[in-house]
Amino acid sequence: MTASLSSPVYPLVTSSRATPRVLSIAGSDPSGGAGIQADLKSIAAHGGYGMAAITALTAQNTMGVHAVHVPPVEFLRQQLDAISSDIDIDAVKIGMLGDAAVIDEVRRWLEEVRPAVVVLDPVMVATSGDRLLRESAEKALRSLLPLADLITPNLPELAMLLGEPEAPDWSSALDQGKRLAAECGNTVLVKGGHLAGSECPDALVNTSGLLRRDVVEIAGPRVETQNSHGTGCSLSSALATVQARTGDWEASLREVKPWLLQALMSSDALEVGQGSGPVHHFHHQQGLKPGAFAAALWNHATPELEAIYSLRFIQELQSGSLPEPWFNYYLAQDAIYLNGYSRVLARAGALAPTEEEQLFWAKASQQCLEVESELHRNWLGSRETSTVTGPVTKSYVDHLLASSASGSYAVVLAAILPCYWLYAEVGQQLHTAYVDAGAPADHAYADWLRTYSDEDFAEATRKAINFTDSAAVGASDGERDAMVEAFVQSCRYETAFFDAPRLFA
Ligand SMILES: Nc1ncnc2c1ncn2[C@@H]1O[C@H](COP(=O)(O)OP(=O)(O)OP(=O)(O)O)[C@@H](O)[C@H]1O
Ligand SMILES: Cc1ncc(CO)c(N)n1
Repeated sequence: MTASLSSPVYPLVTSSRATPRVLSIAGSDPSGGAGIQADLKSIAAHGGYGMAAITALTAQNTMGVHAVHVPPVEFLRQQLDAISSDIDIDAVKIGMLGDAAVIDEVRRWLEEVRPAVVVLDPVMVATSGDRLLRESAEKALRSLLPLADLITPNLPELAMLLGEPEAPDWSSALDQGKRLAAECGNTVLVKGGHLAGSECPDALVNTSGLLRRDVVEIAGPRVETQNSHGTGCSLSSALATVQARTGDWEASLREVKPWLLQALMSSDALEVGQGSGPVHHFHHQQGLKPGAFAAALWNHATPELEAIYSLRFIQELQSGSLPEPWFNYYLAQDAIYLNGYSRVLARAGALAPTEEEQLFWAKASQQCLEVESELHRNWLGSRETSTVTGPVTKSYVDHLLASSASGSYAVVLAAILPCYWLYAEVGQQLHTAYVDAGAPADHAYADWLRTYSDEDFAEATRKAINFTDSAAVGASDGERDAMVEAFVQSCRYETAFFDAPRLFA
């Protein structure tokens, strides 16, 4: 077989849309956790443009279904035609259908329109146990299965579609999945939501070679929550959306399952209803609370602080027994470091989003140079020191300069912060210990320890923490990860800096 260059038989890149247009054909849940309401949230959460043709109206909440109203089927057809006569549909998700007349109408429409991706969630019974499909319609539903690319039954639905008893365990559920896939000629998602135990696996099953293997299982933990209202709806519409983008069921499930896990884990925060509540579709867009990011950074810093306190340099600086060449090395390297640090503070000023922050960093940059000159004037002039940049000083300054080259204000601040925060913390600790020991005047490093109690520096540190925290609130997930990385590296260099005299003096 030859393929012409202009129209490849097997295109290497499948056509995919950045914002897939996804239609949910399903029932309405006015409490917002299941049905079309869940579908639209789920589609939007995955970057799709959501549309909805309503098959049935339910009166339900998190406790149960009070009533079901199925409007005339002609009106459903009018909704479907209104959409397909105007809009290209990239994927369809089918949920609650109600009765056989609705199923027949949807089948006729599907046969005419032939959407590229069809996910069928064979909704029969709500989480609360109430029926959402007439028993007499079960046969009609079976006839719809071959028109779907993916079927997503839960364990009772899987059994019903096969006319078998419900699978007692996961391996028999997978066998049932294989039988249904073979029968319908499409892919079945076997869902572990109804299993007992601490695991909640899902598996894609296709026996015709479409997948990497006949059964592609994706493991997952079970979340201890009663908030599972609408998990099936949310999962199937998310899969339809992501599939329109990836064209790969396994990749789609690998993207959607961790999202659903987080949505279940964050469900308590919604505080919706007294029964089986909804999942949090937009958990990933929750804004950070003020102070939360700084607190998380501090958790990263605490092991480093412990390491600092256990260093010989710090213990002997505190007791006064520190060898003088070590102290001299430390001071000389500090002067070199401050010169580089000053440049990075100036860069923070250049990137600052407000004038207040710009001024703060510009002043900090200037003060840093003043401290550097003071070190030379008052401390280094009379001591024997080398002006060669040590390896830790070089690496630390290079790390700061690289962070500032990222161009992200948030990342620069995260890299800058440990020098304030850890130094303020260690300085406070050393000064307090010195004062507690009666501030002995014959302590070899008394003059130096006294410099550590500086309220202006403590105040500047508080401001630096707050600016970093605010920058994180407005940052993207990726930028926040880079902030943590930059902060953690700087913390490590702080420790290494105090330990450098032992190694290099
Ligand atoms: N407690 C849980 N912890 C983790 N994942 C879960 C939990 N409950 C359900 N899931 C996941 O949710 C999805 C839906 O599974 P489930 O078997 O509950 O479907 P369903 O019964 O059709 O859902 P619905 O509750 O909407 O009727 C699956 O991916 C399943 O693994
Ligand atoms: C409308 C509707 N569709 C599906 C379900 C299944 O969760 C539900 N409870 N309500």
